[in-house]
This record gives sequence, structure tokens and C-alpha cells, in this order.
Amino acid sequence: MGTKWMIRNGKFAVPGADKPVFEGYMVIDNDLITYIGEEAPVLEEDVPVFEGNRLLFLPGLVNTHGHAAMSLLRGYGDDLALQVWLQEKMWPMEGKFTGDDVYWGTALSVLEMLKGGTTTFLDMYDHMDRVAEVAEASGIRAVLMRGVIGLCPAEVQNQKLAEAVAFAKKWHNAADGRITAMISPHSPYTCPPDYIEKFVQAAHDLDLPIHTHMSETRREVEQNEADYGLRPVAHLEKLGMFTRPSLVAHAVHLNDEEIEILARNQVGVSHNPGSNLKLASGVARVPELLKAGVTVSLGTDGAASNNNLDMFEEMRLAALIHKGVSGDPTAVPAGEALRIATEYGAKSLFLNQVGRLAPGMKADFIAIDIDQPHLLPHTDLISHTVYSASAKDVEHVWVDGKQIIKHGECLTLDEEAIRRKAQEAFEGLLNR
Ligand SMILES: N[C@@H](CCSC[C@H]1O[C@@H](n2cnc3c(=O)[nH]cnc32)[C@H](O)[C@@H]1O)C(=O)O
Ligand SMILES: [Zn+2]
Repeated sequence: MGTKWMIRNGKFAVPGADKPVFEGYMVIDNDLITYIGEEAPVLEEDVPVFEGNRLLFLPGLVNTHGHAAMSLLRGYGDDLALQVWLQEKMWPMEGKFTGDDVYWGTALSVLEMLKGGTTTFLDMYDHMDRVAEVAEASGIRAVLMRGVIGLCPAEVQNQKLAEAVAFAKKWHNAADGRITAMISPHSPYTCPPDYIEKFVQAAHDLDLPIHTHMSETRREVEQNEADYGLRPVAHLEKLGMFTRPSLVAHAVHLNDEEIEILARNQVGVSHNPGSNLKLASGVARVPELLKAGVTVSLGTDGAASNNNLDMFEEMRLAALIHKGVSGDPTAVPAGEALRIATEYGAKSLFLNQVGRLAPGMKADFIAIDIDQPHLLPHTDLISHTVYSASAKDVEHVWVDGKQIIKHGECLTLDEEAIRRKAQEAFEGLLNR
């Protein structure tokens, strides 16, 4: 059998196109989509055929901010504000995480994400070699970085920076190019200015983009002004961060001038509506960001502040909360929410061959079962994807042309072992 195969009689989603859903064919050759259209493709040889009826094919979902291993702390420390949650609940437990904890927590998250239609995820954490191991073995696409909190003595700071650099060098473009790296100081409130400048320099030296948490809470913004005389956006701009391609997570508390600075510097924003609501951080100004031309994408953040990694839920939240807050029912319509979760996500992660179903793009796509009560009748399948579907509707997942989820089951990871080991890891943390 060759490397080429074809899907027929499927429905395909191309949000943003004149005809956003059509019925037809898609040809995959190795890791690439080589044809998609309503007409049958003209092929020189017979190729294996996959029957696509009752399925809607979508680009794989792109989760642009998270901490996968934090799934071990799902439900541990709910209903708290960010600073209390971080300082009193998360950091003491995370301080006990071993490489194995990170491995099993990440495996649990990657399993959840793949089964829920996420084909690319960003991860900012510690023990990143173990995260990369999971990404490599699972077949998912991953943008990985050693996140660094700099509230520590200079020697420890230097060591963490060296780890971040070594990780990026080792893993950028690894696993057939499925893994890429970024450089990531955790935030302006956990990294002193001179330390952030070192990360900017490292990103220049390695020619890599930067990712950080920014302006998540009102308190953070006020504290930044008190400490440095600037709001976080101007502060990071002054430290040179935006001289690198950048992606900031949250960006909830922005004024008009800050939106303008982000737009001018082409800084992407990873919008995390579930986490922002749960930690009572606020609601990001997504309609204004989009209007200003900022690339907005979607992230779940860690499972301990969400509390799941369902990107369908995140899409629905993004489509709903901005209507509610603005009083404008046209804010973030379904097609735009789907592009935010796919095309704009890929753009935010600097993956120019990901995020759309089109010839020449990587074959990262999913199929949802649309023959179900909550997805009928077939009035508008883009609307159903955003307003009615959930992770549980994902039937099949392919990344880089390889099938990873088949009828809801993972072909690459040992699900039963992961479920058991994750539970054991959490119990081990409680007892250490
Ligand atoms: N332990 C590392 C830093 C890990 S980066 C990832 C950190 O982000 C934290 N985190 C998770 N969600 C959020 C959020 O919403 N805002 C800020 N930090 C978060 C998380 O608890 C974790 O400590 C070091 O050695 O410096
Ligand atoms: Zn985060």
C-alpha cells in the first residue's frame, strides 16, 4: 500500500470560506493534505478509501496555553483567586513533583486532549524532557518550553535559564518536526526585569519566539505599576520582549493603548476563558483585540484551573461570554470562534502549515460524529460545532497524517496504565 489515501462522502469544515461546510473528498499523502474539494480527485492509482459519511471533518483544535502535568491537581484547590490558589495550593504541591509525576500528569492530559480533538498543544512547565517524551510517543503536535519562575537566588535563576536554553536546543524541530520550542519566563510578576531581559536575549540567540503570562488579574496590573511604574504591556515592551515574535497568555486587563501596542508589535493573545472565569480574573477584551487585528487563540490553561481540557467547551465559552458582556449578539460568531481555535491558534504558535484543511497543509484533522441527537438536524454544522458539540463527539483524530484516535480509542498510548499511574501519582504527592 502506498502512502496516499482518500476520504469520500465526508462533510468538511472550512470556516471563513464562502461555503464553510461542503460535502466531498480529501486526499492525504503521508503527512500532508494534497487535495480537498467537492469534485472527486483525479488520481493515477487506486488508493485506500475511508468512508466519511455521518462525519464532519475539522482542522484539529490548537490549545495555545497550558500546563499539562497540572491535571494531577484537578479539583485540588477550587474556588480561590489566582494569587492564593498559586501560592497556597499549586506551588507547594508542584514543588514536590518529580519527573515521573510530570510524565504521568502530562500523559493523562495528552490522552484527554487527543480524545477531545486537540491535535496541537502548548506546554509551559518544568521537567520538560518528560513532557517531550510524552509528546513524541503519543504522536500529538506540541510547542514546548521550560517555564521559569525567577523568585529565587541568582545561581538558581542561572540554572533555570540554562535548562530552558538546553531544552529548546534539544527539542526544537524534534519528532519529525512535530515538536517546536519557545522561550518562556513565567510572568512579569514572577521574573525580575533584568532576568526577563536574559530570556529575551536567549530567544534572540536561538531565534525562537517568547511566551509568558501577562495581565491576568487587576491586582497584577496594579502591582506592576507600583513596582515598575508601568503597566505590564509597556513594561514587557521596554524589556524588549516584543522584539521577538511573542504570544502572551490571558491579557485580561488591557486598556486601549495596550491593545494598540500588542497589535502594532503583532503579539498574539492566548485567550483562556474557562480559567479566567474560574479564578475570577475577569473577561478579556476579545472583540476589541480582534477588531484591532490581534491574533487571538484559545487555551485551556492547566486542568487545575479549568477543570478539563475540552477545547469545544473553550470555543463555546469564547463565543458566549463576549456576547453576554458586550450585549452584542454578533460578538465572536461561531465561524470566528472555530477559526480562533484552529487557524489563529496555529498562527499564534508560528506553525504555518497547521490550522486549516487545504492542500499543502499538514494532515492534522479530526472527525466528529454528527449523527447524534444534539447535532441534528444539519442546519449549520459550524454552529453545531461551537454551540452544541463537546469533546465526547470526537470519533477519529489524525496528526501528521497518522491516525491516533480511532472510534474514540487511543492507538498510541496505554490508556489503562495512564489512568492508574496518574491516580497513584496524586496519592503519592499527598503522602510526601
Ligand atoms: N516550577 C517552575 C515553573 C513552572 S511554569 C508553570 C507555572 O505556571 C503556574 N500556573 C498555572 N496556571 C497559571 C495561571 O493562570 N497564571 C499564572 N500561573 C499559572 C503553575 O502553577 C506553574 O507553577 C520553576 O521551576 O520555575
Ligand atoms: Zn498558565
